[in-house]
Amino acid sequence: MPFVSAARYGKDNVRVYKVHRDEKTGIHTVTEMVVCCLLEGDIETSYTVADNSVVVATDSIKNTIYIKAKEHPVNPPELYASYLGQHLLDTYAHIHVANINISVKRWTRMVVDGKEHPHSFYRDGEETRTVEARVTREGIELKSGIAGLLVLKSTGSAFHGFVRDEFTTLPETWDRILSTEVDSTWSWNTLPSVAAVEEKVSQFDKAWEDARKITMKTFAEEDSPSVQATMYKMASQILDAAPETAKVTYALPNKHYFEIDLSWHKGIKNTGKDAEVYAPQTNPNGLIKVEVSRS
Ligand SMILES: O=c1[nH]c(=O)c2[nH]c(=O)[nH]c2[nH]1
Repeated sequence: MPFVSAARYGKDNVRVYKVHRDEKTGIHTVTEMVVCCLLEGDIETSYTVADNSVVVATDSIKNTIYIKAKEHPVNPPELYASYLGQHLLDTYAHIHVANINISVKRWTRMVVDGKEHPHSFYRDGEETRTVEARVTREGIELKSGIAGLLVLKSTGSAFHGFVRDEFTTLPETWDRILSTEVDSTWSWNTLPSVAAVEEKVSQFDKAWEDARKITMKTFAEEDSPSVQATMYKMASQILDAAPETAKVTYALPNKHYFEIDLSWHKGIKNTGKDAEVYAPQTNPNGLIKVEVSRS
Protein backbone atom coordinates (compact mmCIF):
# COMPACT_ATOMS: atom_id res chain seq x y z
CA MET A 1 0.00 0.00 0.00
CA PRO A 2 1.33 3.46 -0.76
CA PHE A 3 1.41 5.69 2.29
CA VAL A 4 1.60 9.42 2.98
CA SER A 5 5.22 10.02 3.95
CA ALA A 6 4.90 13.80 4.26
CA ALA A 7 2.03 16.24 4.05
CA ARG A 8 1.30 19.83 4.88
CA TYR A 9 -1.46 22.16 3.76
CA GLY A 10 -2.83 25.60 4.48
CA LYS A 11 -3.27 29.07 2.99
CA ASP A 12 -0.64 30.82 0.91
CA ASN A 13 -0.42 34.42 -0.30
CA VAL A 14 -2.62 35.89 2.42
CA ARG A 15 -2.10 39.62 2.10
CA VAL A 16 -2.43 41.56 5.34
CA TYR A 17 -2.20 45.28 6.05
CA LYS A 18 -2.27 46.70 9.56
CA VAL A 19 -2.23 50.31 10.70
CA HIS A 20 -1.24 51.56 14.13
CA ARG A 21 -2.63 55.00 14.95
CA ASP A 22 -0.88 56.87 17.74
CA GLU A 23 -3.74 58.76 19.42
CA LYS A 24 -1.48 61.38 21.04
CA THR A 25 0.67 62.33 18.04
CA GLY A 26 -1.64 61.36 15.17
CA ILE A 27 1.27 59.43 13.62
CA HIS A 28 0.28 56.29 11.74
CA THR A 29 2.58 53.30 11.26
CA VAL A 30 1.69 50.74 8.61
CA THR A 31 2.74 47.16 7.94
CA GLU A 32 1.96 45.14 4.83
CA MET A 33 2.89 41.49 4.67
CA VAL A 34 2.17 38.29 2.79
CA VAL A 35 1.60 35.24 4.97
CA CYS A 36 1.76 31.54 4.19
CA CYS A 37 0.60 29.11 6.89
CA LEU A 38 0.90 25.35 6.34
CA LEU A 39 -0.08 22.76 8.95
CA GLU A 40 1.32 19.29 9.65
CA GLY A 41 -0.11 16.64 11.96
CA ASP A 42 -2.46 13.67 12.05
CA ILE A 43 -3.96 14.54 8.68
CA GLU A 44 -3.03 11.49 6.57
CA THR A 45 -6.61 10.21 6.49
CA SER A 46 -7.75 13.36 4.73
CA TYR A 47 -5.59 12.23 1.81
CA THR A 48 -6.04 8.45 1.99
CA VAL A 49 -9.72 7.99 2.91
CA ALA A 50 -11.24 11.43 2.28
CA ASP A 51 -11.65 12.02 6.02
CA ASN A 52 -12.36 15.75 6.25
CA SER A 53 -12.95 15.56 10.00
CA VAL A 54 -9.22 16.21 10.48
CA VAL A 55 -9.17 19.20 8.12
CA VAL A 56 -9.12 22.73 9.47
CA ALA A 57 -10.31 24.45 6.29
CA THR A 58 -7.70 26.63 4.63
CA ASP A 59 -10.36 29.34 4.68
CA SER A 60 -10.39 29.12 8.50
CA ILE A 61 -6.58 29.32 8.50
CA LYS A 62 -6.86 32.55 6.48
CA ASN A 63 -9.39 33.91 8.99
CA THR A 64 -7.05 32.99 11.85
CA ILE A 65 -4.25 34.98 10.20
CA TYR A 66 -6.47 38.10 10.16
CA ILE A 67 -7.79 37.62 13.72
CA LYS A 68 -4.31 37.09 15.19
CA ALA A 69 -3.10 40.21 13.32
CA LYS A 70 -5.91 42.16 15.01
CA GLU A 71 -5.28 40.68 18.48
CA HIS A 72 -1.47 40.93 18.52
CA PRO A 73 1.30 43.19 17.27
CA VAL A 74 2.46 42.23 13.77
CA ASN A 75 5.91 43.62 14.51
CA PRO A 76 8.41 42.16 14.65
CA PRO A 77 7.15 39.49 12.25
CA GLU A 78 9.01 36.80 14.23
CA LEU A 79 6.71 37.50 17.20
CA TYR A 80 3.52 37.56 15.13
CA ALA A 81 4.48 34.24 13.47
CA SER A 82 5.00 32.73 16.94
CA TYR A 83 1.59 33.91 18.21
CA LEU A 84 -0.13 32.58 15.11
CA GLY A 85 1.59 29.19 15.19
CA GLN A 86 1.08 28.73 18.93
CA HIS A 87 -2.61 29.53 18.61
CA LEU A 88 -3.04 26.83 15.94
CA LEU A 89 -1.27 24.22 18.11
CA ASP A 90 -3.24 25.23 21.21
CA THR A 91 -6.53 25.04 19.34
CA TYR A 92 -6.12 21.80 17.34
CA ALA A 93 -4.68 18.87 19.29
CA HIS A 94 -4.05 16.80 16.12
CA ILE A 95 -1.92 19.53 14.52
CA HIS A 96 1.75 19.14 15.48
CA VAL A 97 3.54 21.74 13.36
CA ALA A 98 2.59 25.17 12.05
CA ASN A 99 4.91 26.36 9.29
CA ILE A 100 4.56 30.10 8.85
CA ASN A 101 6.31 32.17 6.21
CA ILE A 102 6.01 35.93 6.24
CA SER A 103 7.30 38.45 3.77
CA VAL A 104 7.04 42.10 4.82
CA LYS A 105 6.88 44.81 2.14
CA ARG A 106 8.58 48.17 2.40
CA TRP A 107 6.37 51.17 3.13
CA THR A 108 8.83 53.94 4.02
CA ARG A 109 7.52 57.17 5.51
CA MET A 110 7.52 60.14 3.11
CA VAL A 111 9.56 63.21 3.96
CA VAL A 112 7.65 66.31 2.76
CA ASP A 113 9.32 69.73 2.98
CA GLY A 114 11.97 68.18 5.22
CA LYS A 115 9.40 66.74 7.66
CA GLU A 116 8.36 63.13 8.19
CA HIS A 117 4.77 62.82 7.06
CA PRO A 118 2.42 61.32 9.67
CA HIS A 119 0.44 59.09 7.32
CA SER A 120 2.02 58.92 3.84
CA PHE A 121 4.46 56.26 2.66
CA TYR A 122 6.20 55.11 -0.51
CA ARG A 123 7.27 51.68 -1.76
CA ASP A 124 10.99 51.81 -1.19
CA GLY A 125 12.10 48.96 -3.49
CA GLU A 126 11.02 45.35 -3.85
CA GLU A 127 13.19 44.15 -0.98
CA THR A 128 11.31 42.27 1.74
CA ARG A 129 11.98 41.25 5.32
CA THR A 130 11.27 37.53 5.69
CA VAL A 131 10.50 35.09 8.49
CA GLU A 132 10.16 31.33 8.38
CA ALA A 133 8.74 29.90 11.60
CA ARG A 134 8.29 26.24 12.49
CA VAL A 135 6.17 26.14 15.62
CA THR A 136 5.87 22.79 17.43
CA ARG A 137 5.04 21.73 20.98
CA GLU A 138 8.78 21.16 21.48
CA GLY A 139 9.74 24.72 20.58
CA ILE A 140 9.80 27.53 18.04
CA GLU A 141 12.36 27.54 15.23
CA LEU A 142 12.75 30.96 13.61
CA LYS A 143 14.69 31.90 10.51
CA SER A 144 14.78 35.60 9.65
CA GLY A 145 15.97 37.13 6.41
CA ILE A 146 16.27 39.69 3.66
CA ALA A 147 15.09 38.96 0.13
CA GLY A 148 15.16 40.88 -3.13
CA LEU A 149 17.68 43.59 -2.15
CA LEU A 150 19.12 44.62 -5.52
CA VAL A 151 22.62 46.13 -5.32
CA LEU A 152 25.30 47.18 -7.81
CA LYS A 153 28.83 48.53 -7.60
CA SER A 154 30.53 50.00 -10.64
CA THR A 155 34.09 49.13 -9.56
CA GLY A 156 35.90 47.49 -6.64
CA SER A 157 35.27 43.93 -7.82
CA ALA A 158 37.69 41.50 -9.46
CA PHE A 159 37.62 37.86 -10.53
CA HIS A 160 40.85 36.11 -11.51
CA GLY A 161 42.86 32.99 -10.76
CA PHE A 162 39.96 30.63 -11.52
CA VAL A 163 40.38 27.30 -13.35
CA ARG A 164 41.54 27.79 -16.95
CA ASP A 165 41.17 24.84 -19.29
CA GLU A 166 39.81 23.99 -22.73
CA PHE A 167 36.27 25.02 -21.57
CA THR A 168 37.28 28.51 -20.41
CA THR A 169 36.50 31.63 -22.42
CA LEU A 170 35.95 34.14 -19.56
CA PRO A 171 38.87 36.57 -19.35
CA GLU A 172 40.32 37.34 -15.93
CA THR A 173 39.35 40.77 -14.64
CA TRP A 174 40.75 43.10 -11.99
CA ASP A 175 37.91 45.61 -12.34
CA ARG A 176 34.32 44.65 -13.08
CA ILE A 177 30.75 45.63 -12.28
CA LEU A 178 29.26 43.57 -9.46
CA SER A 179 25.50 43.33 -9.10
CA THR A 180 23.29 40.90 -7.23
CA GLU A 181 19.92 40.47 -5.56
CA VAL A 182 20.58 39.65 -1.93
CA ASP A 183 18.77 36.72 -0.39
CA SER A 184 20.06 36.07 3.13
CA THR A 185 18.75 34.25 6.19
CA TRP A 186 19.88 33.85 9.78
CA SER A 187 18.56 30.97 11.92
CA TRP A 188 17.93 31.53 15.61
CA ASN A 189 18.62 28.94 18.29
CA THR A 190 15.33 27.15 19.02
CA LEU A 191 13.22 28.97 21.61
CA PRO A 192 11.08 26.91 24.02
CA SER A 193 7.89 29.02 23.97
CA VAL A 194 6.13 32.20 22.87
CA ALA A 195 7.12 33.68 26.25
CA ALA A 196 10.78 33.15 25.31
CA VAL A 197 10.19 34.87 21.94
CA GLU A 198 8.59 37.80 23.79
CA GLU A 199 11.53 37.98 26.17
CA LYS A 200 14.03 38.14 23.30
CA VAL A 201 11.88 40.33 21.09
CA SER A 202 14.32 43.23 20.67
CA GLN A 203 16.95 40.99 19.06
CA PHE A 204 14.90 40.49 15.88
CA ASP A 205 14.75 44.10 14.66
CA LYS A 206 18.37 44.64 15.70
CA ALA A 207 19.60 41.59 13.77
CA TRP A 208 17.64 42.61 10.68
CA GLU A 209 19.06 46.15 10.82
CA ASP A 210 22.59 44.82 11.44
CA ALA A 211 22.30 42.27 8.61
CA ARG A 212 21.20 44.97 6.14
CA LYS A 213 24.00 47.30 7.26
CA ILE A 214 26.63 44.55 7.14
CA THR A 215 25.48 43.40 3.72
CA MET A 216 25.57 46.88 2.21
CA LYS A 217 28.74 48.11 3.97
CA THR A 218 30.71 45.00 3.04
CA PHE A 219 29.39 45.09 -0.52
CA ALA A 220 30.32 48.76 -0.90
CA GLU A 221 33.65 48.91 0.93
CA GLU A 222 35.33 45.58 0.23
CA ASP A 223 37.54 45.12 -2.82
CA SER A 224 35.71 41.94 -3.78
CA PRO A 225 37.89 39.09 -5.09
CA SER A 226 34.76 36.99 -5.84
CA VAL A 227 31.13 36.67 -4.84
CA GLN A 228 32.10 33.60 -2.76
CA ALA A 229 34.66 35.49 -0.65
CA THR A 230 32.41 38.52 -0.19
CA MET A 231 29.38 36.54 0.97
CA TYR A 232 31.45 34.56 3.48
CA LYS A 233 32.64 37.87 5.00
CA MET A 234 29.06 39.12 5.24
CA ALA A 235 27.78 35.90 6.84
CA SER A 236 30.60 35.78 9.42
CA GLN A 237 29.86 39.35 10.52
CA ILE A 238 26.15 38.59 10.96
CA LEU A 239 27.04 35.61 13.21
CA ASP A 240 29.15 38.01 15.30
CA ALA A 241 26.43 40.67 15.43
CA ALA A 242 23.63 38.27 16.40
CA PRO A 243 25.07 35.90 19.03
CA GLU A 244 21.87 33.87 19.36
CA THR A 245 21.90 32.76 15.75
CA ALA A 246 23.34 29.40 14.72
CA LYS A 247 23.85 29.82 10.98
CA VAL A 248 23.60 32.35 8.19
CA THR A 249 22.90 31.72 4.52
CA TYR A 250 23.36 33.83 1.40
CA ALA A 251 22.15 33.12 -2.12
CA LEU A 252 23.55 35.62 -4.58
CA PRO A 253 22.83 35.59 -8.31
CA ASN A 254 25.63 37.21 -10.29
CA LYS A 255 23.89 39.76 -12.49
CA HIS A 256 26.33 40.13 -15.37
CA TYR A 257 27.01 43.35 -17.30
CA PHE A 258 28.86 42.66 -20.54
CA GLU A 259 31.26 45.04 -22.22
CA ILE A 260 30.30 45.98 -25.79
CA ASP A 261 32.96 46.31 -28.47
CA LEU A 262 31.95 49.43 -30.46
CA SER A 263 35.19 49.71 -32.43
CA TRP A 264 33.25 48.88 -35.65
CA HIS A 265 31.85 52.46 -35.43
CA LYS A 266 34.58 55.01 -36.21
CA GLY A 267 37.01 53.04 -34.03
CA ILE A 268 35.20 54.04 -30.79
CA LYS A 269 37.00 52.68 -27.71
CA ASN A 270 34.51 51.04 -25.29
CA THR A 271 36.38 48.09 -23.78
CA GLY A 272 38.76 47.63 -20.84
CA LYS A 273 39.55 50.96 -19.18
CA ASP A 274 37.50 52.78 -21.85
CA ALA A 275 34.30 50.81 -21.17
CA GLU A 276 31.32 53.05 -20.37
CA VAL A 277 28.34 51.55 -22.19
CA TYR A 278 27.53 47.98 -21.11
CA ALA A 279 24.80 45.44 -21.91
CA PRO A 280 23.02 44.24 -18.72
CA GLN A 281 22.24 40.51 -18.97
CA THR A 282 19.16 38.74 -17.62
CA ASN A 283 20.20 35.13 -18.13
CA PRO A 284 22.00 32.87 -17.80
CA ASN A 285 23.37 34.09 -14.46
CA GLY A 286 25.79 32.73 -11.91
CA LEU A 287 24.13 31.62 -8.66
CA ILE A 288 26.32 31.33 -5.61
CA LYS A 289 25.08 30.01 -2.27
CA VAL A 290 26.62 29.49 1.13
CA GLU A 291 25.60 28.44 4.63
CA VAL A 292 28.00 29.59 7.37
CA SER A 293 27.65 28.05 10.85
CA ARG A 294 29.06 28.98 14.19
CA SER A 295 32.01 26.74 15.09
O1 LIG B 1 32.52 35.96 -8.25
C1 LIG B 1 32.42 35.09 -9.13
N1 LIG B 1 32.39 33.78 -8.79
C2 LIG B 1 32.30 32.76 -9.72
O2 LIG B 1 32.29 31.56 -9.36
C3 LIG B 1 32.22 33.14 -11.06
N2 LIG B 1 32.12 32.44 -12.22
C4 LIG B 1 32.08 33.33 -13.23
O3 LIG B 1 31.94 33.04 -14.45
N3 LIG B 1 32.15 34.61 -12.75
C5 LIG B 1 32.25 34.51 -11.40
N4 LIG B 1 32.33 35.47 -10.43
